[in-house]
Amino acid sequence: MSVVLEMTGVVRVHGQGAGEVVALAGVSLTVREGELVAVMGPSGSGKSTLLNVAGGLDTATSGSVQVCGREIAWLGAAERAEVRRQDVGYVFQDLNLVPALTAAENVALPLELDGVRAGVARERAIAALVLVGLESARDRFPEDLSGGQQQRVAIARALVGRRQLVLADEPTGALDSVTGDAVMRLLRDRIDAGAAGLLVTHDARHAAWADRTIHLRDGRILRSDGAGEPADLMEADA
Ligand SMILES: Nc1ncnc2c1ncn2[C@@H]1O[C@H](COP(=O)(O)OP(=O)(O)OP(=O)(O)O)[C@@H](O)[C@H]1O
Repeated sequence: MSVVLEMTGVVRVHGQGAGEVVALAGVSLTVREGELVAVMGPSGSGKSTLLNVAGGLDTATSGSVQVCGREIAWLGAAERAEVRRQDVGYVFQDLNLVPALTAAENVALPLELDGVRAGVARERAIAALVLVGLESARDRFPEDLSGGQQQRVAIARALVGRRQLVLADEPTGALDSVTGDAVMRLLRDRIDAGAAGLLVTHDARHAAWADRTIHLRDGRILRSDGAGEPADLMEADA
């Protein structure tokens, strides 16, 4: 299975001087096609920073981050944005749906930004909405959808196209357990179809959908459970 995400010795320091915070203190992690890795750890341990750096929304202070074989740390802002759009799908805590766009338009947006013609983008967006069981809501605006429906629109947007890397930060949020399980099923299906994923969660039941779990503490991987990947190292202790 090919490697989709390869992080090596990644350090991320926020702020400067007295206000400096080391959010990631040397994280190495390999995620392959077909693999979903759960990321757990207390508040402030670096989970969101890990996701943001993995997906090129934030840059590492040092270390290497490769997505589909491309070193994103070395890319300029425009090329990094291209990798984000083409290869990375995100599902965040705050769903970031655009209120003025319908469900289908929200899902089509990353494709259109990437130059896919509007008609084709809409077709693919609707196909993704069918997958999440929301075809009938395609022309509705976010404010007319329930929380669970909005979550599924966000998932459809993350999974549309051929994204190789799916990054999910508490994707089930405040959903009831039935809807939450449906969202996890969708994520798992997408991974099984050949993507790689990182899933930040506080919920051990959701982590159970992953192939392995890494535990972060103070910006380091404390331990990795499940089908062990020897490359998930604690840099400081290695
Ligand atoms: N933009 C920023 N500027 C300064 N410090 C930051 C910034 N982003 C994160 N931090 C700090 O980096 C550390 C790691 O934060 P991060 O959000 O990655 O943790 P987390 O594990 O996702 O926490 P939570 O579970 O509460 O979301 C924290 O100490 C946080 O305060």
